[in-house]
Amino acid sequence: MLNLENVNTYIGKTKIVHDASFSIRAGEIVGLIGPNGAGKTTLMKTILGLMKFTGAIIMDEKSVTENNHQALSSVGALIEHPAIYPFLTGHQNLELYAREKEDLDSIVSVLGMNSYINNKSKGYSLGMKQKLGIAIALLNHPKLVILDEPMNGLDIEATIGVRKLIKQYADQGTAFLISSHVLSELQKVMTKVILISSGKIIVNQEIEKFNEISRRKYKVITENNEAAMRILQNNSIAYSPQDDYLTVNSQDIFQIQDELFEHRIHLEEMAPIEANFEQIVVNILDKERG
Ligand SMILES: Nc1ncnc2c1ncn2[C@@H]1O[C@H](COP(=O)(O)OP(=O)(O)OP(=O)(O)O)[C@@H](O)[C@H]1O
Repeated sequence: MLNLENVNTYIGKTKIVHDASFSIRAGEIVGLIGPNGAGKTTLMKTILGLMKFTGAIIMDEKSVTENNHQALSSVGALIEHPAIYPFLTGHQNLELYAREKEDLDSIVSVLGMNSYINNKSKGYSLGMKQKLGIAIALLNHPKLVILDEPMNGLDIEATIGVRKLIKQYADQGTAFLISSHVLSELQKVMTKVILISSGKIIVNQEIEKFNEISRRKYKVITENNEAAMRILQNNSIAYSPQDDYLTVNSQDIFQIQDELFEHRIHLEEMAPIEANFEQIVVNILDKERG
């Protein structure tokens, strides 16, 4: 559905996005994560034809260019501040874009906007404006929805409502590209992760594959960890000593058991360490920065 091939984005003469290539298929929910200034917003704006870029962006077999946005007719987006007319009510703002009344009413209802949807939007709070922006992005059942930090300013109920809508739309085939710093929130919905750092995509993986990384380390406790470390060292097996245990790589666990057995050192515990999502992201970024 969406294909990026070797996309480079420039602001002035500075290259911000470096050689980005990836694709998004119908129904996928892609989490775009990365540190501040990594290039997430710039990448999203590039897909929307709002930046100077080289390479190819193809949406539904049509090319997106800076001057031709026709390919984007089935794309909804919320980037930075929602584009809202302050002297119109929320409902009137939505009516400007909506093709079906039922679609509009259902989004307003799931997002819990009924009590203020007929008030002028200039009086809306940050979260109310954000919800209106999300509602605009979701109108008319787009094929792709791009959301930059959608949960900004949303309360718990609204966050749950947005999550529900995202899943519901994805089940019906809408694809999502969502950036967020709230990883725990993204984790609840995303099916794929794209990790960007200094404008470069360093991870582009299905969420199941990505989660496997968390099971690549094992915790080992023996009756004599000092002696165990000497044995591992002598056999060139990688380990890292912690307070009262060692961490080792999962591919070495059988060799480690054999060596310890041979040297008559009893194993007290050997179990996979479940790293959390945040920790994995931090580790990958640390490694990338050398
Ligand atoms: N208008 C601009 N002029 C010059 N440089 C810019 C401009 N907008 C963004 N940049 C630079 O582009 C880089 C990427 O910025 P971008 O806003 O895309 O990052 P981001 O990943 O969305 O960050 P954040 O998580 O903080 O929102 C940064 O180094 C930023 O300084």
